[in-house]
Amino acid sequence: MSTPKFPSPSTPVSIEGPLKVLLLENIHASAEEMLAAEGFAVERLKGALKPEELEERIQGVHLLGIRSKTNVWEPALAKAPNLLAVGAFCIGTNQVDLKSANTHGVPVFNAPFSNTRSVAELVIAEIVMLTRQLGDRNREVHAGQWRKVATGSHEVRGKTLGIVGYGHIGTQVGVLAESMGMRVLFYDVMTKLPLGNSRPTATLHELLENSDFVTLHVPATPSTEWMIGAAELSRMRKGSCLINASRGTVVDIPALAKALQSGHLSGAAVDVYPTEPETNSDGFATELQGLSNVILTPHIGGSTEEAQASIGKEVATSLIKFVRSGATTGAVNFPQVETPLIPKTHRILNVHRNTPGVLRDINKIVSDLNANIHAQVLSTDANIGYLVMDLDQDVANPVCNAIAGLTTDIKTRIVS
Ligand SMILES: NC(=O)c1ccc[n+]([C@@H]2O[C@H](COP(=O)([O-])OP(=O)(O)OC[C@H]3O[C@@H](n4cnc5c(N)ncnc54)[C@H](O)[C@@H]3O)[C@@H](O)[C@H]2O)c1
Ligand SMILES: O=C(O)[C@H](O)COP(=O)(O)O
Repeated sequence: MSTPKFPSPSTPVSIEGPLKVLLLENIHASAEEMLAAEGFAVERLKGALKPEELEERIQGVHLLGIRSKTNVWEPALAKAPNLLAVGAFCIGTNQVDLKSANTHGVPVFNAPFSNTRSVAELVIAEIVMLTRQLGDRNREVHAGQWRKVATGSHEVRGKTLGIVGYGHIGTQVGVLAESMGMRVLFYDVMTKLPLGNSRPTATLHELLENSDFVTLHVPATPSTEWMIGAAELSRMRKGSCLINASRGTVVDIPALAKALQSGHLSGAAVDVYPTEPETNSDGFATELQGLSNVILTPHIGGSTEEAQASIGKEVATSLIKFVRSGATTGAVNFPQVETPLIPKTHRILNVHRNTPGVLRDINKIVSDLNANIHAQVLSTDANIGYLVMDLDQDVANPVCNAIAGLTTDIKTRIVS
């Protein structure tokens, strides 16, 4: 395992004037409204930023909001000593170097369910579209061509849907599919409660061999990278269809194109790609373009007004709670602490290297300054400790400055 990279601060986080918030990728206005109502200075940009642009723009930013396109890696984090938190206004957090964010003392919050239903509904629509070849018929009639055919078109009732990744989205898809009379199989690396009449398969291959439609709902991780390649596609039933609204790294696109061209698969719906444009004005190319019965969408699985408004509020709420009280509940890369603010106390938040003796050093600082600790909560993970400490007397500034001077310090700030 690589040695974690820690920053070496000697001063507390600098917050002069209103907190600076940078929201990228057209994050819903609901987030801007909530953050601005807190008195924060919010800048909202439409597109994603390339890594080098982010390194430039992140300097001085306290809260960064992104969606799935902005990569937040170590070089950007290293240039943002005042960054308090990152809000991923989506489900996936694979675009953030979570370990680096952790060792820089930056919690990353996401919205784990706000667009779940939107993705599930898109997948259900695509199952019907693929089995009725609606994309092709629609294109033909628009072009003045009347091709009334039944061959290759089927009802979904009684067909088998195989769900790979039976988490939030996968289970929703399964419930909706059963309501249309489909049989549901699922494959997951974790043991999951089967909803309705769905059944788990022991292996991925068992699922692929027994499904008329296969839909992917796994996260982007090393275990899912290219998990559907030529070998897996060849195990799928002849004439079956593949749907990928998970991440572009899960499916080998050239292999999928071959399986479609050979007629082994009768159709596919793809929402996510290994490389996606950063803005709506950039061009896009994939080997799948022009193939019959292939639905291509521009990563819109979670793009409904309902989902985006709800994500905006959910992630903005997490960011505000973290700023105001230090609550890290729901952060995907951080020790979890949430403790109510106590009136007339002064709260210090400290992230430090998880080595023995840090709490002793911090408590010595407090005691040397004759301060009284009203409450102290520490939570740790392999690399860092996160300490929330409420002091009785107004000695927060000198305590905070002294803690930031410890060699083990990563990030320290006063909340109230
Ligand atoms: N297209 C879109 O717009 C869109 C929208 C939302 C989410 N997503 C993607 O969908 C993914 C799934 O979302 P979710 O909310 O259902 O996540 P989730 O964490 O609730 O479910 C993921 C499931 O995959 C399983 N899994 C992990 N690795 C696996 C493997 N190697 N083989 C089989 N199963 C495995 C997990 O155990 C879990 O049950 C997200 O990570 C995101 O990348 C895409
Ligand atoms: O992870 C997600 O929630 C989806 O991929 C949606 O990403 P987006 O917010 O960039 O549309």
